[in-house]
Amino acid sequence: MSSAHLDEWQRRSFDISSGSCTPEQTADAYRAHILSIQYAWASSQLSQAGAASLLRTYSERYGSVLDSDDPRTGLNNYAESVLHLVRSQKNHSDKWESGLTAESVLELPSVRKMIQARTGGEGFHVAPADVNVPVGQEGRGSSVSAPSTGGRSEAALFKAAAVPPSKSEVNSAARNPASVSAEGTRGCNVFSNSINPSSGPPARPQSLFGHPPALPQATAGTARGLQNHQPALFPASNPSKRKNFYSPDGGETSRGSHGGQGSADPRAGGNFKSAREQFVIDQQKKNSHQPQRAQTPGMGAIVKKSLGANRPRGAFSKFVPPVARQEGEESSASRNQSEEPQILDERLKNFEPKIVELIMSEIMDHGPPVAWDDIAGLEFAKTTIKEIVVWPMLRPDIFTGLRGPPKGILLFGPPGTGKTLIGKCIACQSGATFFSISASSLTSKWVGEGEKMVRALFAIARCHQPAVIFIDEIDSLLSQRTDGEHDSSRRIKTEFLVQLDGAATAAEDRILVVGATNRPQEIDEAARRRLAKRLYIPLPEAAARRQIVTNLMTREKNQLREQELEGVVAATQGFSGADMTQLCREAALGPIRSIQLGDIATITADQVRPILYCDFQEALKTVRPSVSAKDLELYEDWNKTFGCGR
Ligand SMILES: Nc1ncnc2c1ncn2[C@@H]1O[C@H](COP(=O)(O)OP(=O)(O)OP(=O)(O)O)[C@@H](O)[C@H]1O
Ligand SMILES: [Mg+2]
Repeated sequence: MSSAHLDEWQRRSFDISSGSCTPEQTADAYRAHILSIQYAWASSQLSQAGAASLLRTYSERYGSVLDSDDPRTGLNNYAESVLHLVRSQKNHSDKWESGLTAESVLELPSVRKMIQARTGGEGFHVAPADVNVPVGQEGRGSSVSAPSTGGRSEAALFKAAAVPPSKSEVNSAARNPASVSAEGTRGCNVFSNSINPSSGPPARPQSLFGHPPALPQATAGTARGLQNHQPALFPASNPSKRKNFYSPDGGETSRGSHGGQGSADPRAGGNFKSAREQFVIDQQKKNSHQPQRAQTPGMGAIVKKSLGANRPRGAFSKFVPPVARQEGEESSASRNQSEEPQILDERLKNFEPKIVELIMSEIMDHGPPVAWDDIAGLEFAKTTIKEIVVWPMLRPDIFTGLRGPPKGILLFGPPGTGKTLIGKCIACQSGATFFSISASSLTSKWVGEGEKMVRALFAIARCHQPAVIFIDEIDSLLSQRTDGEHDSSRRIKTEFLVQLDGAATAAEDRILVVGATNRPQEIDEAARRRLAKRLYIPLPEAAARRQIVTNLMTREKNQLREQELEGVVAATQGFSGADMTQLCREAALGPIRSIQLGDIATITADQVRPILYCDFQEALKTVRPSVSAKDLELYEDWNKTFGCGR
């Protein structure tokens, strides 16, 4: 406490202990003590525990002065207050007699309510009808209302002092309004008997301030009795501090009218709140506001705003960015459509666009044109293929029923004999849509992609009939299924067989699968059955070799005579078509090799000499047949077993 407060405290303590004070003066001094303690606590100059201890002590002493019926030391306030109330209590009898006794008065609802309010921490207003006193007039209804901090801790803190103020309030409620008015600002003092100018010492200077609404409730009544001492406690030299402390509006509302509107609500007149009180108030506000927000249209639980979460959206629906579309900007849907490949056929809608795009753009063969005449020899194979591929394409009406073309052809034979060349020729000459698929393009995809690719391939081919699906090195795709093989390749194989079998394709579908392999013995027996037309593509015969050389030599400058050509053909027994081509390449390099090294940079193309027989002879020294007799025997045997050739 400040020194000023200590001085005042010491002075009052001396007055009390001297024994020369009247009971009224003693009561006033105790009230001043209590108010000082409250002020010190509110100003954080005193701890809560210390304030509680001091308040309990001085409240008890103060109460003993009030309640004592000894005229020398007490005011006998309680008994008189109760009788006042009893006399003023209305009942329904005509004689205006109260049925209350001193004992039963505590059972009155209003009294119980007041006591409850004291102990419950809630502000309380005594209804005039209950007590039949015009306490509401002149703004004095608050004289019996309990200013409360609303804090439970304060209620517990001052519980010991709860009874005396209640009794005092009863006394105040029973007072004569006239006497209340005569008391002026002191009319709000519930302890009118003790501080009545007529019965006590001269009234002290009136307080300029309303009673502190933030005072602990249990001692609020006692605090009110200390209005007279406030000038001493709060010197006029520091009015702003008091204003700020007790009244949010600068004390204007409470000045000169104790218990006015500003003090009717314990919280209305005071801006002091402990952190705990403020927290509780904030929580209450928050809780009371939340339901209102929920009921507000467009907010809360009724209309829940979301960032598109309530939009119907399936697992495969397109993502719509939550960005406002600019003016003139094309919609995301149309943008996606333009980016994704257009799949015009309904039958392909179940396939992933990327797979369809891959097959359409990458697999479809667009190589250089190959004519039937470019294929030397192989007349039987060419005729058969023309029968199967070209004619049915030209006259599908004739090639029906038993004449219907087979769904699959297998071209097998030694390497370099023109199987792939035949495929290219079919692509160019059949007029059909040609799909050139390497087995690796199907098997090298992600797990699960291979089957999709196979299905998509046949589906697309169905959409582009007539179609030829050429699968080079088909043995790697349709090799015999073993226990140790990977599941994915097995699934691809199965899917291909299903498609090839025609189970997934209708009879009228004009789709031809042409497979080529130089390892026919490795082909799965199920695949072998489905590739019904198995054509042996043998090593080129002499006529075919001659034709290959002739065809190749016609494009080059040469002086190869007929006999010399026969000599080359005779010398290339067992050569494949690829070997023959390689021989011609080597022979073609002969003229270049004959050029002097110094001339190679300056010589013109016309100055290069033509290819001569001697170049072939030189080439034959380095070019050997790639197919051994033993390998050839295997093909021959397989052709005899499974081939369709004569
Ligand atoms: N009958 C043929 N007529 C003309 N050229 C041929 C013939 N056979 C092979 N060739 C030549 O050999 C080259 C290789 O032929 P192709 O690729 O068709 O052999 P392949 O039978 O597919 O061999 P592999 O079984 O190794 O795949 C062709 O580019 C072509 O120049
Ligand atoms: Mg090939």
